[in-house]
Amino acid sequence: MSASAKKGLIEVSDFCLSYETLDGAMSAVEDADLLVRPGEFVSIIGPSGCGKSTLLNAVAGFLKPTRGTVTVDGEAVKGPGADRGMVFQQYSLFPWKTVRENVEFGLKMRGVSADERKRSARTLLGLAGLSQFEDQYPDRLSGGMKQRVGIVRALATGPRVLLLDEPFGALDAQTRQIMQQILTNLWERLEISVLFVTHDIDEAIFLSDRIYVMTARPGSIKAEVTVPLPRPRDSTLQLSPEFLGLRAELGALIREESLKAMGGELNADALKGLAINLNGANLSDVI
Ligand SMILES: Nc1ncnc2c1ncn2[C@@H]1O[C@H](COP(=O)(O)OP(=O)(O)OP(=O)(O)O)[C@@H](O)[C@H]1O
Repeated sequence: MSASAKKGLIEVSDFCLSYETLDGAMSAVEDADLLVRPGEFVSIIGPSGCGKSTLLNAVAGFLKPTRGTVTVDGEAVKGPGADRGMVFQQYSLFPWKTVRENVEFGLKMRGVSADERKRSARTLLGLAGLSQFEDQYPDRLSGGMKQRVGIVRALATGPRVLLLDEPFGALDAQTRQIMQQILTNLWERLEISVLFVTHDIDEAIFLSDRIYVMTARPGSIKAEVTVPLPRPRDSTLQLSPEFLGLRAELGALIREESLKAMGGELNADALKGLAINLNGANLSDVI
């Protein structure tokens, strides 16, 4: 397939979103601009509470911007739609449905015939290594398997864009790495765009073509970092000087914002104070 056949141009411009709280309007994201080109894999990282999920939920159509615009392939996002698949950290599978029924659900809602649903679900489950589990119920599956079902379910309706909010946050490191490979493989084959929210710098580098770093709340875009690492990527990449250089660069950007997010309680000087000289006394003697 040619590059022009790739789908899913996401454009977020001049984006502001405030939540109404008991203390009045609270600005979560301010003046954020973001672009995901068709077929691109882009991550958003930033300190806790900076508005990553808010931005992603607005692209998904669950939240409306207070100001600014969100478009997918030039069309304004007015609500959730089958052109955008969403994966949450919580697996949110229907426990009373089998794996295949979970995957088929969105297609059933859209009136797709039983045969066609089964064929699509089986193809996607195969790509995620879940063929043998299609008749199992979610409570019989490990966390990694549940999340694979979650991803496959989000892909079943043929979205142009896949949105993922900390999808591997609850998984152990080994499972996480395998999930990253599976996601990359699905993304490459389906040629859709991905917008991925994570706390994990290594995960963002491993997966992405580009990474947006957000400032502390109210979040805006602090930096945009291109990941020029060749694909296919495997775990040995994490030892390369290029990977380590990007990790250091992103780590410094996030650390600066995380300190700000702590509301001035901690800054670089205060952290030095943690190693304060007690003139040989024990800490317990002076407090
Ligand atoms: N429904 C809501 N009402 C009021 N405030 C909210 C609401 N949802 C989120 N917030 C606040 O908006 C800010 C941004 O939240 P958001 O969840 O988008 O951040 P985040 O970067 O995804 O956080 P985390 O990394 O901790 O998941 C936070 O301060 C959060 O407490």
